[in-house]
Amino acid sequence: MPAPVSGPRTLYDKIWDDHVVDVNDQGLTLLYIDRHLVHEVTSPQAFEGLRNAERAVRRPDCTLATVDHNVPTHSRKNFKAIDSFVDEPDSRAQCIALEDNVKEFGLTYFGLTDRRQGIVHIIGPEQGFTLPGTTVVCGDSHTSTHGAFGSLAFGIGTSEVEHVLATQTLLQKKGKNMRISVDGQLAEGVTSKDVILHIIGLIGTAGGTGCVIEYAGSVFRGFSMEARMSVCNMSIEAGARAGMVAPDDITFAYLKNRPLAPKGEAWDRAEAYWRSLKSDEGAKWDAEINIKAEDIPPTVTWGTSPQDVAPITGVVPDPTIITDATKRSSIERALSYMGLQPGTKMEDISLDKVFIGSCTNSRIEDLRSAVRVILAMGPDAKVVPTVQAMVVPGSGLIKQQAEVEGLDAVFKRAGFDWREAGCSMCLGMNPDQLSHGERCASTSNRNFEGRQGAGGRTHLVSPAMAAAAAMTGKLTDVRKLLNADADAKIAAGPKLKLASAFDFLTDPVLPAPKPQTLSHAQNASDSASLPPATAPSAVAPFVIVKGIAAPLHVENVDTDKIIPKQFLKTLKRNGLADALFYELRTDTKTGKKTDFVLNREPYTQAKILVCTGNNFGCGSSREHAAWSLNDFGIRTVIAPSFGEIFQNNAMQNGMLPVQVPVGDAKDLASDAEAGLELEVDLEKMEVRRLNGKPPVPFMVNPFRRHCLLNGLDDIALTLQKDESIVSFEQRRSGAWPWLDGLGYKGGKIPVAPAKVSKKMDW
Ligand SMILES: CC(C)[C@H](C(=O)O)[C@@H](O)C(=O)O
Ligand code: SF4
Repeated sequence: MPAPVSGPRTLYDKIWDDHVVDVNDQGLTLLYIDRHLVHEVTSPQAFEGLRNAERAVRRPDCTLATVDHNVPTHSRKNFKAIDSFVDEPDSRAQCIALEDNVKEFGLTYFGLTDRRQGIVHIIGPEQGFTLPGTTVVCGDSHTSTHGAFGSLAFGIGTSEVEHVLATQTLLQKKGKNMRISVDGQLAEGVTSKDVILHIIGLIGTAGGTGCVIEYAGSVFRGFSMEARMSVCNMSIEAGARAGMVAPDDITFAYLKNRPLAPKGEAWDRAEAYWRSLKSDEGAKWDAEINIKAEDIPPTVTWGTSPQDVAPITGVVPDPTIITDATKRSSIERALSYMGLQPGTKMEDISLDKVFIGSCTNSRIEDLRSAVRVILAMGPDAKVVPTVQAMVVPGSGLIKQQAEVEGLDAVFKRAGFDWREAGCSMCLGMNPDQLSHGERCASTSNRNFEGRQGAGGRTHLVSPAMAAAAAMTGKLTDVRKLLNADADAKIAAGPKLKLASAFDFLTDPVLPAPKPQTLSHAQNASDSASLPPATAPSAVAPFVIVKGIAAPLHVENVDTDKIIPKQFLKTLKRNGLADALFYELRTDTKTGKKTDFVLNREPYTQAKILVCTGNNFGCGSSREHAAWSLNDFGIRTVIAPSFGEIFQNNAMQNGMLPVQVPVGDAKDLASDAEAGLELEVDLEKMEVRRLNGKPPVPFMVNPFRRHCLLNGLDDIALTLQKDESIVSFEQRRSGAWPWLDGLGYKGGKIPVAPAKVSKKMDW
């Protein structure tokens, strides 16, 4: 059992220690969760689980829900109900399911008639729901965003969403401490987005695996909250589940007077506590990276992983100089998908679309920085005719603020499409998508294959670089546009009014509504109603799995690749076998099956997947990745390393991720290639081979092993700790009373009819 850190502690150590409800003998901690954000994609199956077990939501006052991924971003002028507004049936069903669930379980919800609706990671901070020193979770990998406030914030899968709804806790293993410091002076035109892209390029998408990153140094200390959020947001792209910045005066100024931030005497108490939230001098770091600000150029991506970065002044890389075969073939595949030739100058890459939006870059400062670039090009500058450009503010409130400031007018006059809040083209679960072969400069966070639409090609950029790209039609070094004449041109442009976010944060804060169903209104902490620890679980025990193993030689297999976005719209946990690796198994142009390994005999019968590349299951928190592997018949994946959320999701579904050294993975993959069966034995913790070679040993956390061997249900086990949870809650109410009992009320959103000059068809 890990002892609490004694002596100097990091910020992560402190927040962790402050939230321990219980530690089991096998080293897993039951961690209390202060804030739970919910959206429509990863919650339906969790609510269904609660319903089936007749469980309530334990802390509706600590839970906030919104719709964002599926919502169309066209005008809501004629909005009456989701039913008639969302055309696509599966998207509609998911939005309606959330609306039904929030009523049934009595949760606060920002729907499409509420001007506070927006991307889940925008609205939490905006309302002051996200606070320093808290633990924050959401069924979404970019929950790392909230770490900008000095909170411990991380993404979880749907089973864990259910766990938090039912118990307000999570069973967690403590991660490592990593510090990334950036010191010095950033050059003009270099923004927080360039900083985080540069960091990911340096450490790779697996660089932060198993770690919580603290961002330190003068650059982050000088950043606004918006900029810190953009950085922490992409910690997941660096492999870390969470990133954080110590709270300071900038944090407190952002939060003070937000609707859900503490007020009066509670604020003073809170601030005094928050000021203690910094890493102590002499605290131990498991990994440290130091970067000079002056070394960071405006940075863009060329490939299909966020680590595929180049300075805007650079060229597309040449794979032939890479010696490692798996890495070389990953680059070759990326270049062929992106339709790029080695040696092409980044600035020579022409675009079809530009997207300014997403939880990384759709805040007021992002919009202001894009507008600055447009104005720097003079009064008549327009988006080039061959490019379609869209701006999607992160929330209704940001949209309103931008309109008062006059930013929308600049965008519209230049030819940008000005939309309503939502995830939009960040992942194309809604109508905003790239068509096959279209190339986009995007301020979002993922450039995976098919991310913005099947066959679409994404280059990740900052908002300023996106604006520059829209105006020139190519990836462009924004520094050329922010030249000596820029300030004069900006000054001569329309008078922009700088507004304060506080002018728009005026909606009343009321308690969360009462649940509609009687059984859900029961006190969730009533221990008389607890099921026994051995309550039958939907999960089958995992003891030994023997069978065909399919080899896969790919690095960074992200969950978008395992199951693309269009299959996330289900309300069920099954029926996803055909969706597994859909875009690798199906020619998206002809609809025919490809020769991908899982389409070939004998691998159509595979029970085991052996991946030789690192970081299997990185990226999104979609539990659908585990469900689709399971539905296909694959019960265990062997790989050198895993994305953490995927690893948890797999085990929640009775599947076993087996971590072995690269050499062993390669050896086992050669058995698989020869068509030899493998035998994965969890009891003995070894992979047995049929070719007479010795078995390959592996390690699994003893608690997880016990649960898998016995098919135990985490929630039932946690509910047995109810006394500890109740006593933690009593201590919490005493120490941090501002975390209890807040709520909200929805209202009508005043929507200005959007007139666009160009007919946009996304
Ligand atoms: C839908 C959700 C599971 C997913 C995530 O976890 O990140 C999405 O937000 C994404 O960006 O891919
Ligand atoms: S990454 Fe994109 S899809 Fe995921 S929450 Fe953020 S905006 Fe939405």
